[in-house]
Amino acid sequence: MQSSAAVADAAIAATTVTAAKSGPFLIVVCGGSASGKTMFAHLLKTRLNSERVFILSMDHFYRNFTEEEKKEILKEEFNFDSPDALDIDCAHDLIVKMKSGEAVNVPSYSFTKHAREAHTTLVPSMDIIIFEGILSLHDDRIVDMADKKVFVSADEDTRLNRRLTRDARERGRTEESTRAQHEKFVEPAYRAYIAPCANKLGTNGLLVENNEGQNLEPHVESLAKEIREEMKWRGVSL
Ligand SMILES: Nc1ncnc2c1ncn2[C@@H]1O[C@H](COP(=O)(O)OP(=O)(O)O)[C@@H](O)[C@H]1O
Ligand SMILES: O=c1ccn([C@@H]2O[C@H](COP(=O)(O)O)[C@@H](O)[C@H]2O)c(=O)[nH]1
Repeated sequence: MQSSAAVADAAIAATTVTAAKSGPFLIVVCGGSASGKTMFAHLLKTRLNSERVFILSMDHFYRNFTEEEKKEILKEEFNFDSPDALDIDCAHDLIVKMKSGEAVNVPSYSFTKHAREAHTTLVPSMDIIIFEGILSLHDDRIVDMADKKVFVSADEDTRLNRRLTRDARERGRTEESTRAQHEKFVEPAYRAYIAPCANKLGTNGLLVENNEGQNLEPHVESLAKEIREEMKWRGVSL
């Protein structure tokens, strides 16, 4: 039979786990540019079918660039794939607030102007936050806050081909400039900073292969089921 002290310790431990697991559920989705992170995040939001799911894109956290950096951007000599290009502290602080149930103002970034927009978006308290970005698992403070970590993996050719199409259509880029940027900055940064983040998934993380012809839906479906069960346990029905 357990002593009353052991029973009390177990009760305290259970309370601590509950407290740590309460609050909004944070899913962090990492992977190379054009691997399919945004697509994965939107499919998951659709599958969860709740107004209280918010996709927080790391793309909104590019820094304000200095005059010198703006000159480099114009010459296409700026490295947007280095962790230094992003205000990761700002992303971290915002996620801390969202995890504690606060409303936040999310910054906005323009890919065509390569600059922060003047406006921010007010986001109310959410039940589920999906944080997606090339370096979303780079900062260990964010890794530690994640309830679920996902790495979307695609081979280099697939990522480049998807990016060529997307950046021409949505980001005003030419094929030549996208190819040059890929070779000089995107792929080296993928190898140096992004691919190693797959090692941070841990036992409960999800590695999703998303090459040509592969389907994200089965992964999304099983993850949505897992999240629903977890949220039910937290007293939130989706
Ligand atoms: N499995 C897939 N099959 C076909 N196209 C895909 C697939 N996954 C992603 N894409 C397309 O590739 C492009 C890049 O995907 P996206 O989700 O925007 O990448 P990321 O957010 O990782 O940069 C988009 O046009 C998207 O529709
Ligand atoms: O002004 C900019 C800012 C970023 N980029 C590129 O964007 C990708 C990251 O976004 P994904 O949506 O994950 O593709 C990164 O590889 C940067 O190179 C840019 O070209 N211009």
